[in-house]
Amino acid sequence: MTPTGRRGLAIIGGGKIGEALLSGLVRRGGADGILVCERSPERAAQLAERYGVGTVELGEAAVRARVLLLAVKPQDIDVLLGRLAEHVDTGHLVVSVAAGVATARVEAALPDGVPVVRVMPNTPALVDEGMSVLSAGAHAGEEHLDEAAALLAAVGQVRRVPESQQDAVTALSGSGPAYFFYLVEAMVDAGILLGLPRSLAADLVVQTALGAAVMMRDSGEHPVQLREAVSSPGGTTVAAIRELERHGVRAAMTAAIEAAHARSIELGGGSGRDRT
Ligand SMILES: NC(=O)C1=CN([C@@H]2O[C@H](COP(=O)(O)OP(=O)(O)OC[C@H]3O[C@@H](n4cnc5c(N)ncnc54)[C@H](O)[C@@H]3O)[C@@H](O)[C@H]2O)C=CC1
Ligand SMILES: O=C(O)[C@@H]1CCC=N1
Repeated sequence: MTPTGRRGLAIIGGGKIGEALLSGLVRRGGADGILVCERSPERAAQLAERYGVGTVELGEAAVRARVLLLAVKPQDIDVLLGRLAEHVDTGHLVVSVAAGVATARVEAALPDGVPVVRVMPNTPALVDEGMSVLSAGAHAGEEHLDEAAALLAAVGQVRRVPESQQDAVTALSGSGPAYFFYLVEAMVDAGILLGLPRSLAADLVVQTALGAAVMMRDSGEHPVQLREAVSSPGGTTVAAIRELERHGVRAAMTAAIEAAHARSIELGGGSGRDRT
C-alpha cells in the first residue's frame, strides 16, 4: 500500500552521479517533487542552493518520496540499506546505481517484496547525454522498469539488459566517459608538445571528439569506415594509427575494460543473477 502524500523522487547520496542526475531532472521538470538526502550537510546545502531542491533526512525521504534513488558508493550501500529498511515498504520503488551491487543484495536488506531496479547511468547525464542501463530485481515488474526508464530518459538514453550483463555495462558506459576524457587529455598534451597553445589545443580536440561522436551516432557507418575516410594513402592518419597499433593501444583498451569489469564484480561481491 502506498500512503497518500508520497510523491516524486528522493536522491539518496548527492555526490557526482547524484548531482549529474539531479541537474538533468531539475532542468527537465523543475525542482518540485525532488528531494535530496545527503550525509554531508555542506554538500546538502550546496545542492539545495544550486538546484532549489529540498534536503531531508533518510526517514523523511522515505515518508515523502515514492521513488528512492540510491547513489552512494558500493562500500556505503550496506550501512545505508540497514538504516533505510525500517522506512521502506512495497509501495516504494528503490532504484540503485551502485556499481556491482546486485538487486538480490539490496532486496535481502529490505522488507520482503520491495521492488528494486538496478541502473548503471553515467555522468554525461549532466548535459542530457547520459546512457542509463536498467535491470529489474525479483519484485520489480514492467511498471517499475517503465517508471525508472521514464525518470532516466530525462537525462539521456535508456536501455534494458539482463542483470548478468550489468558488470560489463559498468565497465563500458558507466566508466566509459573517463576513457574518453583520458584520451582527450593525452591528445591535448600532444598538441602542446607540438607547440600549440593549451586553450587552442583543447578547443581543437574537444570539437573533434564531439564531431566524431556525432558522426558515429548519426552516419550509420561503422567506425572502421569512418576512420578509413580520414586515412589518405601515404598520409598523416595512417602514420599515426601505425603508432597506436605499435604501442598496443587497442590491447590496452581491452585490458582496461576487462579490469573495470572484474572490479565491478569484486565491488558487488559476485556477479548479479538474472531473473528466472
Ligand atoms: N561517478 C560516476 O560516474 C558513476 C557512479 N556510479 C555509482 O554511483 C554511486 C555514487 O558514486 P559517486 O557519485 O561517484 O560517489 P560520491 O562519493 O561522489 O557520492 C556519494 C555521496 O553519497 C553520500 N552518502 C554516503 N552515504 C550516505 C548516506 N547513508 N546517506 C546519504 N548520503 C550518503 C556521500 O556523502 C557522497 O556525497 C556509486 O555506487 C557508483 O558506483 C554509477 C555510475 C557512474
Ligand atoms: O568508478 C566507479 O566505480 C563508478 C562506477 C561507474 C563509473 N564510476
